[in-house]
Amino acid sequence: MEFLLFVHALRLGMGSFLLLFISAAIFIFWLSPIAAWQRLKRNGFGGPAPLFPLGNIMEMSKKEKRGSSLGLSSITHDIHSFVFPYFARWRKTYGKVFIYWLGTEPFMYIADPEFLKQVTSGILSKKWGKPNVFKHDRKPMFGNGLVMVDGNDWALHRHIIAPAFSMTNLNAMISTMVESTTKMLDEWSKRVSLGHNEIDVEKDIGKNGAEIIAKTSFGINEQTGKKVFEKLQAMQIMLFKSNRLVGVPFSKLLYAKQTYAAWKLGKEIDQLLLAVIDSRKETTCNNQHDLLSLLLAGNQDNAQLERKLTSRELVDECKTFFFGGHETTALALSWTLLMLALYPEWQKTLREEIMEVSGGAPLDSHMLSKLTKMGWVLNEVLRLYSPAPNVQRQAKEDVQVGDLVISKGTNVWIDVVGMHHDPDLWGDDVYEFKPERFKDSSYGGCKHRMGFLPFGFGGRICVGRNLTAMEYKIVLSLILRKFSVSISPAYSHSPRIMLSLRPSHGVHLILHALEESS
Ligand code: HEM
Repeated sequence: MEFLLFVHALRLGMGSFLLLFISAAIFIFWLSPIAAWQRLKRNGFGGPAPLFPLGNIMEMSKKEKRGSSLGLSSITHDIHSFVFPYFARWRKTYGKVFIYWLGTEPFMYIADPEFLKQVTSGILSKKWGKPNVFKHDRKPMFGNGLVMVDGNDWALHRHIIAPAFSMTNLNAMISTMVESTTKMLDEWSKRVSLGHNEIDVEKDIGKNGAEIIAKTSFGINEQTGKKVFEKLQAMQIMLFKSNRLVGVPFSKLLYAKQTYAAWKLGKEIDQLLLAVIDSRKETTCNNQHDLLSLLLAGNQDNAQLERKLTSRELVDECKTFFFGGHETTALALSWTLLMLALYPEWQKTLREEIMEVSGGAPLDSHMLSKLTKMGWVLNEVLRLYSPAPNVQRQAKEDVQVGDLVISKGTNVWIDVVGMHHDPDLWGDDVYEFKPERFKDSSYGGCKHRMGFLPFGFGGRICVGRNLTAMEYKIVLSLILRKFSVSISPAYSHSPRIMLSLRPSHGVHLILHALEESS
């Protein structure tokens, strides 16, 4: 009898627990987002109607009717509707600021630089941080590195990290960049001399970028660098596969295998990097000039620091440099080579500039600073094919501008590609490759300064942008001194977003060896 009573009580208890759980889930994942949606609508923000708990994800993942790539004859730089078809569609109906939903997470889409300025500038900048939903999702990749931390932690990390990227420190890395790139070019020369002159430059430049960042970030040898690189790449693919339903409650369960694989790879990378850091800490005499040494020194020597970065945080910073540093710069270089193949007049202009500045002598920092036209080309490539296609924020408190209130928790998705391709901001020649637009203006004559954001904005602007400019100029100069490039019939134009903006099928070019003296 007592036993039956016990079973009955247990059933009742479990039933009540289940009821409570279901009610809480309905409240958190359905009623609460609807209330937030109503609040945002009352504030005047339009947007496509969400269907909870998926939000607008179904519409975003709809396949477009048009093909996934363009043949050589139809290459266009008007790529916004190609890479973000849903945003391009919604913009036509709702304008340049609207709300859409990733699962139960509200996102404010912004492609209006003036609006962006008003809601993020001055004192309001402190109210924004990085979206929790992405922090969680990309944890194996960035951990608590600079890209992801907020508030006082971000200030501490940035304070320790920024000095490592000073021009004096970066200049010491030139020889490493030259050495790696020369190795890649020797390989290209060999292939071309054997008649194999069609090369997927994106693939090789990606590898070179990884080698450079491995050496300049933490001075690790090629073997360990290669291991970290391969694991990071595999992790990126796993994360991409498992983040199709960002913001949808419990969606990780659907991708448990990929999520676990990414987590496991993350742990393996952590162990490799931790070993590098520990051995570096034990070395008394350290004359290496990589970013890790500079971080360790900055961490150690600064008595004014509130606290020091832990080994765990240093690992996360190394991963952040590696991921943030190699792919973005390599993509800028790959897109540039494509542009130079399409516009041979610019190839000639840059080659002439390199000869004028260096006369064929080994490159130094002084020469690099004189490669002005190359700087315009970099900016124009970052405008048309921005490797970082969007920037995200989350309101950590209510943000009020006049009568407008953006509620705490609202995420912001700044459509960098959208702004960089907006005829209202750039004029009728917006889709043309015209590096000279940067001749007299660092923001390319855009009608609004915040309309050109390849490296982000405000206090969180990219800490590695000088490193990028240096690597870009070195690698491109060395390539253009040795080869001219033209486009291969095998190339098909298909930019796509996989966290970064990348060419789907590589960048296949035909390389022609130049006379040594040219
Ligand atoms: C073409 C090359 C690059 C592009 C387009 C790029 C783009 C960006 C953008 C858009 C941001 C701002 C993100 C935000 O506000 O949410 C950023 C931040 C950052 N970038 Fe880069 N980046 C490049 C190269 C590099 C390199 C070479 C490194 C380091 C080795 C690096 C490390 C970082 C870090 C650590 C941050 C976080 C800064 C902070 O939050 O304080 N980036 N980058």
